[in-house]
Amino acid sequence: MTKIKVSMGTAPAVSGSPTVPAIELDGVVKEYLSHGEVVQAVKGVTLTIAEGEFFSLLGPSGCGKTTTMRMIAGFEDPSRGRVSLHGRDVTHVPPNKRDVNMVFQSYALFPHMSVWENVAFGLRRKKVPDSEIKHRVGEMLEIVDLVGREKRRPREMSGGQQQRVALARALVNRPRALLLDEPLGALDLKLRQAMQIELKRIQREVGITFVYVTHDQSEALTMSDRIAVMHDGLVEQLASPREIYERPATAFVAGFIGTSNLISGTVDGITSGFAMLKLGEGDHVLVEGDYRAGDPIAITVRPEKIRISTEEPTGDVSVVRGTVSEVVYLGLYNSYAVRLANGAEVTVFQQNALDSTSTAERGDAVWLSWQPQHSYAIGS
Ligand SMILES: Nc1ncnc2c1ncn2[C@@H]1O[C@H](COP(=O)(O)OP(=O)(O)OP(=O)(O)O)[C@@H](O)[C@H]1O
Repeated sequence: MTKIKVSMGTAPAVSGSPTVPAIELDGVVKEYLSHGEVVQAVKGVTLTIAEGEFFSLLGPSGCGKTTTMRMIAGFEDPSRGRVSLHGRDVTHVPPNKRDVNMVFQSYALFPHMSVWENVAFGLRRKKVPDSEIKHRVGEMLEIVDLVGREKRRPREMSGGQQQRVALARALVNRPRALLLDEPLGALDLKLRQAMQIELKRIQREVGITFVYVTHDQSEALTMSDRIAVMHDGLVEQLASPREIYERPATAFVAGFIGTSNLISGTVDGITSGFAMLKLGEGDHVLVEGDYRAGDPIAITVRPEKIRISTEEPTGDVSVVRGTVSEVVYLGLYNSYAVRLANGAEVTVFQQNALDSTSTAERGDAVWLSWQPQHSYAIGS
């Protein structure tokens, strides 16, 4: 496919500066009055999104991500706090004066219009000259890979193609930021995964800020430069996908993103510079950090970081004994459930590599071990 670079409009000098963030939320709160009671959908969100960033708001249903997005777009007025776009306070500026466009899960294409007409619609309304419309629509259709399908009607296209038309229609206006609310929600898994890669490519090509709302963690991990994980109207963690996955800041984030094991207790002592947590006779979990004996501690460890073996491991590793309560074959890897002496269950993923020699079976007594740096201490 041909790659072309498009310029998405010229910005005023001041907001074109790379130091001015694309989007800033400062202590934003949204309250609704519902049956005589005040509901706080968003309880105080402060965050900054850089120009050209692919930024996701991720969280379970009802956590406030759509409300946050609608305040960025201008469809909702914050009850308190401030929204700035490219250095300009837009808290009370209507959506059509905000230089952002929004793409929804329902593509809202005009059914009686061709692909070309759907994409050109906004430009025609703005009375953009025909020659420029031709150029810009052509350019956009190339970016979303729909060249040759200009004459089709939406109903003659797949869900993924329709979503690409919706994207082209939003991008052709050259907004400085694009807001996407679960845009792939209506697609089946395979198409969704293909579109995730497409969306990321398109965003890279047009180089504008994307703010993406999703409840799907793998979607957010795949595409985002940074993710804000929301829970109950607040941002629990804001970091890169890797950081959020590898170093979840709270138990909620650890539980929401992927599979995680949560182990808690009190520090029993310090050994080789690590805090040591004893779960049972002969067990010890090593944690990096500045702790003292008696400190309460909770850590998470990802299933793929744990080794399972029927022999006692050696070296400066966390070691925990247990009994295999379940083995699930998942093709690429096996998932083991291992019950510890204290009753807790730990999940372990072990890759089915060619040289995999693990033969642990249900009922086997096993050793679990992992490197100290894979134990992450978390808040509550
Ligand atoms: N207009 C409204 N009136 C009253 N309550 C509302 C209104 N809009 C949203 N809420 C409430 O605010 C909370 C956050 O809603 P929001 O739609 O932002 O969540 P969400 O994370 O986007 O969820 P979903 O993924 O289900 O869309 C929810 O508890 C919701 O019921």
